[in-house]
Amino acid sequence: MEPTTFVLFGATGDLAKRKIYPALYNLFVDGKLPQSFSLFGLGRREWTDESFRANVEQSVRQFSRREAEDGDSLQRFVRMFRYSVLDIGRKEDYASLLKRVEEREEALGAPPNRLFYLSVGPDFFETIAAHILESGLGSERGWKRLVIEKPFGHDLASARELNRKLSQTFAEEEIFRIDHYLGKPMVQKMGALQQANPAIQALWTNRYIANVQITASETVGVEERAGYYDHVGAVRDMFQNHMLQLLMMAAIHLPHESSSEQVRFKKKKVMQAVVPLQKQDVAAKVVRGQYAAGAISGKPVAGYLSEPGIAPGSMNDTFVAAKLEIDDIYWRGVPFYIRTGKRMKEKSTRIVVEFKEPLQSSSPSGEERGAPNLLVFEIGPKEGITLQLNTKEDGEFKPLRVELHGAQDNVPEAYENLIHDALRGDGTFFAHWDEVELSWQWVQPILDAFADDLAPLRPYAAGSYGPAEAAELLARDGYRWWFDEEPETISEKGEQYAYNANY
Ligand SMILES: NC(=O)C1=CN([C@@H]2O[C@H](COP(=O)(O)OP(=O)(O)OC[C@H]3O[C@@H](n4cnc5c(N)ncnc54)[C@H](OP(=O)(O)O)[C@@H]3O)[C@@H](O)[C@H]2O)C=CC1
Ligand SMILES: O=C1O[C@H](COP(=O)(O)O)[C@@H](O)[C@H](O)[C@H]1O
Repeated sequence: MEPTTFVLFGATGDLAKRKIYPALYNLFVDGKLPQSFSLFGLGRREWTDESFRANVEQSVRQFSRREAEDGDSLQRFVRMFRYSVLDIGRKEDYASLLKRVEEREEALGAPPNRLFYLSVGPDFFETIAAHILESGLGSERGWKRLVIEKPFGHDLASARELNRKLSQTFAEEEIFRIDHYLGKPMVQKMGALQQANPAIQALWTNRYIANVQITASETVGVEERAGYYDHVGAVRDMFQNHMLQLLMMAAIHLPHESSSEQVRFKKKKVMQAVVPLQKQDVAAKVVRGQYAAGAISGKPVAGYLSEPGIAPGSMNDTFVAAKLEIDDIYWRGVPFYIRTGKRMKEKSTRIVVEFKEPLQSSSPSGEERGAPNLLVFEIGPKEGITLQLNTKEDGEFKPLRVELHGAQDNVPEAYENLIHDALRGDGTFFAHWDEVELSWQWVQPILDAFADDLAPLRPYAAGSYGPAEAAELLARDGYRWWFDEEPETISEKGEQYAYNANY
């Protein structure tokens, strides 16, 4: 890997502490950092190199998946770290930083390859990019890359404006937009599973698949993030980015040996084929929810409106479910159902692919029918792939669950995968501008409809699977959310499968 100077804005912040330093340490231990590597941490706090290193050490000890009992490796690791006081708005701080960075590169005999990681609020992105350009930190004698955190914009217009401004300093290939869901090991495996397995490829169409269900449910509530979350809600916080990225990764058809460019192109094709939603149809296709008081794991928890820092009478969405359709040759007629919410019954991110039921036609009575085949990708917190088949015992169909891939110990975390990719300049698992823009375009009518109160806000009890209307979204089409312990009320048109999966 090429020599790299890692310039970290927001080095004193929460994300750096909990995710970035532990990820870098794990890469270091695995020999996945460049041979010549330096990190400059930046913030307004008057830290020194020494106090910064002590903080990094502490964060590694607390949050790394590897035990840092080997004091020597931790010492070698933190020696690569330096700290500079920098106020984002102060021009002269960039000049001082450049001087220190150049001195270090000269001492190491390293070219000016610089990775700028913006672990700061989005309001700063534009100012930092402009200062990088103006100060000469983005030297033309080496490469430069920009890694940025979500959120990328607040709506379609602001995302476009931000992109326009960033692109004055960085080309699209130099921008690495983090969506940590794309760094999750199971999400990365999904593409490979399809690419390398003709059997899966052959099944990956509307000929065999009945529907796809994508869930990211959380048990946590708004926690200490009211100031951020009450202005954002589930659509912006999770749906526009993580959930639509999961949709793209599930629906993509990749040729064997796909390049980063091909992945990007194919994801864009998926998003372009998603049937646009009209503002007036939002109420019919999208469920907007907000948690009320309830219980999680037997413990009572407050409703959203009683959480500290939430505006009285807030109409913010803490849950969203939607039905999407992809109008292309592969997926025409296959609904994709997506839901995400806070304070739900369980913490689980999974994709369930439900196959059509060939046995149904040979058994009109329905009595002898088996359950549909399901291919389940457990993305987190536990990881796994299972296939549900039917078998017959004593004349009765019985579900047979085959584990194709079980959870592995000590797998790299999302941030490790993503930082490693950014250091190598591999943009495959980052959110590209086309996708981000198309995603905002798709959700914009939802934001508009919510703002105009065109979709009712449905309360749901904390500790449940969300509003009953989310179950009805599927029931109307004759489906149900798989693996919800107690199926929500299924409408008259819907059918309830006799089989209740024993997960
Ligand atoms: N924390 C998390 O789990 C996640 C965070 N993110 C995103 O990551 C980014 C950082 O979040 P997080 O670490 O939680 O935020 P924090 O509030 O914990 O940290 C903010 C950082 O920004 C620095 N900062 C703020 N203002 C200035 C300034 N004027 N000049 C220089 N530095 C400044 C602070 O340094 P100092 O105070 O020393 O000036 C601090 O290091 C945000 O965009 C957030 O949305 C995304 C996903 C998850
Ligand atoms: O980006 C975010 O993700 C987390 C959920 O991430 P996960 O890896 O634990 O599934 C969510 O809690 C947070 O609100 C959101 O900003």
